[in-house]
Amino acid sequence: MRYAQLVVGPAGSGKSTYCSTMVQHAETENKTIHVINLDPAAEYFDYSPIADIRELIHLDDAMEDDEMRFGPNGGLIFCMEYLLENIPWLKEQIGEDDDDYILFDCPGQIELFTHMDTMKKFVEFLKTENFMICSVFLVDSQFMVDGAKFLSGTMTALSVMINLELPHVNLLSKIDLISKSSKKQIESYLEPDPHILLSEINTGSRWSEKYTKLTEALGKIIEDFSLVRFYPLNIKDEENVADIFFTINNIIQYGEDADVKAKDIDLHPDEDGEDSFG
Ligand SMILES: Nc1nc2c(ncn2[C@@H]2O[C@H](COP(=O)(O)OP(=O)(O)OP(=O)(O)O)[C@@H](O)[C@H]2O)c(=O)[nH]1
Ligand SMILES: [Mg+2]
Repeated sequence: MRYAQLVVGPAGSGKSTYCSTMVQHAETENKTIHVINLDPAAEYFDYSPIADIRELIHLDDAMEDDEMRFGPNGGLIFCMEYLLENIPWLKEQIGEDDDDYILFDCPGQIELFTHMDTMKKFVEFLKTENFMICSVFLVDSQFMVDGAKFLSGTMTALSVMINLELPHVNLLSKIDLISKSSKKQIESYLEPDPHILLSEINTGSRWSEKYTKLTEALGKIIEDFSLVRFYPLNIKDEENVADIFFTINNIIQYGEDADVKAKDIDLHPDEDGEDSFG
């Protein structure tokens, strides 16, 4: 088995920073994780990737092509499709080592994940390569400080989750930038109670009166999919980073083999394991 996190989220939500943070944190636990950059327009990140889509195709290649005449958005989608067509390239970069753990730093164009099937095909490829995968969806907590925005962010998270059909973790990034009072507000959203959200949104304006039913229906969806839960991510809080790493590792069953192996070593062969339940 191999292990992967598909790190997704809107532009600027902190995906690349999250990848660097995880690599550094894993080192403190004596674990090695790798990062692959899948963003053909990436300008800056401070990890050293083991593979980089820009070596295969750069966004500028797609945009500068006289025949195709792509803008940045169409260009990016073209690049991702180009990657799929050239999957042997990636396969070679990834290699075949068992137990490898790779973070895929994805582009921030969210429609690639909410309704297009490009990334879904990519996920299928990873599955055939024996990867246990978790999608990690980041949203900037600064954009989640009122009910309406939270509802919108939640719907995006839900779309990604349903489209990718993967075990899924939502993170509220950049918590270190949030003021104390906003932090309280955000805490009430971490395991969102749709009724509280709705009462917040439904107060006052004529617009909200008109759309009460719609908002209620959305709230019901969120409740029914009680899977929508957010974890705060504070990259400056080592304990918080460790918790998130641990949670995701449990989901993809990383480290479980190691535990089993450790237990298999019988330290007291004479006692015949009788103490196990003592
Ligand atoms: N204070 C703080 N800044 C952060 C955090 N995460 C990201 N940033 C900053 O936010 C900006 C965007 O972060 P990136 O990690 O590049 O975000 P991204 O999602 O990879 O962005 P794109 O690849 O452009 O979609 C950078 O200036 C980061 O330094 C965080 O947890 N705390
Ligand atoms: Mg990035």
